[in-house]
Amino acid sequence: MSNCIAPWANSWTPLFAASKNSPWRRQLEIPIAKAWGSGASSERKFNCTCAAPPMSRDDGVSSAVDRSNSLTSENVGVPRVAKDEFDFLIECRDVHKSFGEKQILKGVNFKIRHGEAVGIIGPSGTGKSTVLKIMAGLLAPDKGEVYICGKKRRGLVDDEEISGLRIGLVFQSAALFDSLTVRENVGFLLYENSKMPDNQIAELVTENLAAVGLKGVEDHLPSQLSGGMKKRVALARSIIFDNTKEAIEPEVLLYDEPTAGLDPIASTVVEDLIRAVHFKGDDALGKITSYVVVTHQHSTIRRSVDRLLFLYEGRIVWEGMTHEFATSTNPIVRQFASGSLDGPIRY
Ligand SMILES: Nc1ncnc2c1ncn2[C@@H]1O[C@H](COP(=O)(O)OP(=O)(O)OP(=O)(O)O)[C@@H](O)[C@H]1O
Repeated sequence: MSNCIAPWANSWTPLFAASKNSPWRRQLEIPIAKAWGSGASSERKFNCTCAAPPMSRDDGVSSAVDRSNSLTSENVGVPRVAKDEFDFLIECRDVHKSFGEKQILKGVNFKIRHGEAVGIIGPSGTGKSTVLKIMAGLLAPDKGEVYICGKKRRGLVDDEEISGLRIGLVFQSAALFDSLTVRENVGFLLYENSKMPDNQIAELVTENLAAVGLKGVEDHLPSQLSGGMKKRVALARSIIFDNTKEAIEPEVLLYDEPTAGLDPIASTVVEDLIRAVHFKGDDALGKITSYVVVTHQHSTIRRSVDRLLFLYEGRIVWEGMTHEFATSTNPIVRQFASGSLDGPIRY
């Protein structure tokens, strides 16, 4: 099972979820991703609790694509707020990935810091979803490293590979388990891994569904929901956590095109929910420390993220704050923002 996506994680978070002998897992016939070469210990806990404001990077790109891949935060004059490596929850360093002969990622570098709301944008097929899967530990890079709270990840994510940072992935399709009710889908992790009694989990599920604007759907099957409702159920599933635990680990949520296929108003609902579950104080709906959104939608870029990474031809060719995107002088960004057929991006 090494070096492949865990099919069972073709859903949201259960990346660290169901125990190996779980009847749920057997029932669902979900194979488990095996970590390879993992020296990681389940005892490992990292201190990831420092906070940092969003990082801004000026549009200092003179050529369309910086082939030397010099756009890393260390060398573009970004004010260095981070005090040490633990300021960064996730870091991709020189990540390469190919599928067969096709080289998709050719040296991707970026860091996600505590408290950040980051968007990954770029033309179709450039590898944005692949980057998310690598961050989540569902795919291993061919070359390069992924650091979680300053510690190098070895292999793929496995039940034993609990690092002290929870990483959830919300797939574009919502990817609910068809044969489970909404309640079972949303409470999946807690039914599997927590010591909470079922009635308490059911209450928590109802609370989390209400938080995303859904009421009375607990006994529905996913097939009885609209596309927008499914996305909201997936969101509820991604924000639910065991509130009986004394310490809540920080969580990074990765959203793959969360608003694709939604009408403009449904998109706004989801975009605002993504913001609302970001932990910014006691009034937050959820406890999401940082999040990363892959999107093509301008409204999602505007409403949901503060900082953008532009992926093109296998590398991050531009980084900046969301408000800098529209006024960027980078030819790639300008073409992408305007949707023009003229420019360095060729289809
Ligand atoms: N498991 C896989 N096996 C083979 N090829 C793959 C696999 N996953 C992705 N690819 C290929 O890698 C490339 C990048 O795919 P990816 O889904 O990461 O792009 P993307 O930027 O998210 O695209 P889009 O914006 O269209 O969703 C595509 O050409 C895709 O066909």
